[in-house]
Amino acid sequence: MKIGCPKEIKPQEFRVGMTPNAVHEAVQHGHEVLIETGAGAGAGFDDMAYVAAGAKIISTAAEIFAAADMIVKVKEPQPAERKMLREGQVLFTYLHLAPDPEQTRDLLASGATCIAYETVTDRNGGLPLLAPMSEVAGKLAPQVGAWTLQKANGGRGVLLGGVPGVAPARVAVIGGGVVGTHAARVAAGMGAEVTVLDRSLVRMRYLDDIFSRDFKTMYASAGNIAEVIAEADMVIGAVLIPGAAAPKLISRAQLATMKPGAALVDVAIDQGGCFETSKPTTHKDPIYEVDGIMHYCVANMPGAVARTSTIALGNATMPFMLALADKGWKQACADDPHLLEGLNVHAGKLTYYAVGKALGIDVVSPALVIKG
Ligand SMILES: NC(=O)C1=CN([C@@H]2O[C@H](COP(=O)(O)OP(=O)(O)OC[C@H]3O[C@@H](n4cnc5c(N)ncnc54)[C@H](O)[C@@H]3O)[C@@H](O)[C@H]2O)C=CC1
Ligand SMILES: CC(=O)C(=O)O
Ligand SMILES: [Mg+2]
Repeated sequence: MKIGCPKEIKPQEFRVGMTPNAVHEAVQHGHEVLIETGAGAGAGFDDMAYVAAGAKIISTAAEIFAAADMIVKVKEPQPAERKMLREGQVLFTYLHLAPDPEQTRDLLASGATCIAYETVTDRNGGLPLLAPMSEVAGKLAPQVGAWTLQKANGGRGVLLGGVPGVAPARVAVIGGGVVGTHAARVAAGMGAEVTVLDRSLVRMRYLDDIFSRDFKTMYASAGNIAEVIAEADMVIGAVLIPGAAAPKLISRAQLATMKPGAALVDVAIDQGGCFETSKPTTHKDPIYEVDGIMHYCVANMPGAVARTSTIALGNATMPFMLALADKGWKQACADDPHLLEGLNVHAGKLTYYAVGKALGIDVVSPALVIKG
């Protein structure tokens, strides 16, 4: 199979879909890999590293999209990339379709087979292709939130860990999954007083067993959220219902109950955001203010640490990328129900229920699609 990896074109996105190690393995499996010139530069991989791994360097994305049987990327395809997709081609990348009707419409129109990293599952109920980027974004969240809290950035002017004689900041983390746990650990490590709110009692039992010395847990009822955010200097949004639009857990009216200059870091923004006032921002212009509350809502946070993130993502995607290339998407998905969970779009049909529900579009069962 011909596997194509174009340079990412989302603003300030420096990750790349394939590492030289991934290329090497794909070539060992008998595949041809086409890498756009400069695709890995932002992550510290130059063209020569890809050539040494066995790739062909191609000068434009258009040539890659025209030639490849499968496109491997990081971010959801941008409008110019969507125009280059075609029927029969496989797209393997993050999609986040539930909050994105335009992208969904274009992918359906393309006729391509689109497998979303963020909905591939594992046997423990986890999301193995989302987890590495959630680990990164979770660890970054208190760091960017601490920066947002600085006075010159519009924040409260509060130091996360306090100093002797001055109490530390209070951080609330809503959603105690991969993002939330990593965020809570780092915020606690920086000296903040941290509370994690979740709706899963099983998850909170686990967190309490392991981390009870570092942070508290609380059930994420509307009443508890209201109580905690009124006292918080920083709130990190980290909830997820896989594939679905994020539930809105803090309303605009509630901002008035918060401390002026408090920071909201909405990591869940790629699924539409879990605060009513969230809207996607970029690394270049990451924060904005609503009713005196600072918002940080960058939808590709791991792009800020592109090298770490590219390697971590590449480790996770490699076995799935190889299965898709070796067997073809249909057989690979038939053999692995967890990979089949990643199928969001095929030949003009939506195949993921939570996306269909969010966007009001009919869905065809993925199990039927692979039989057809
Ligand atoms: N902005 C960015 O750059 C990035 C964003 N993300 C996003 O971060 C979000 C979280 O991802 P993960 O931690 O991997 O998900 P996860 O599935 O590991 O954790 C989500 C947690 O949210 C909890 N939850 C669901 N509904 C809730 C509610 N109403 N109230 C409280 N808790 C609730 C679940 O019980 C679960 O523990 C996702 O939207 C993901 O796409 C991930 C990586 C990068
Ligand atoms: C998960 C995701 O959207 C990202 O890593 O950018
Ligand atoms: Mg994202």
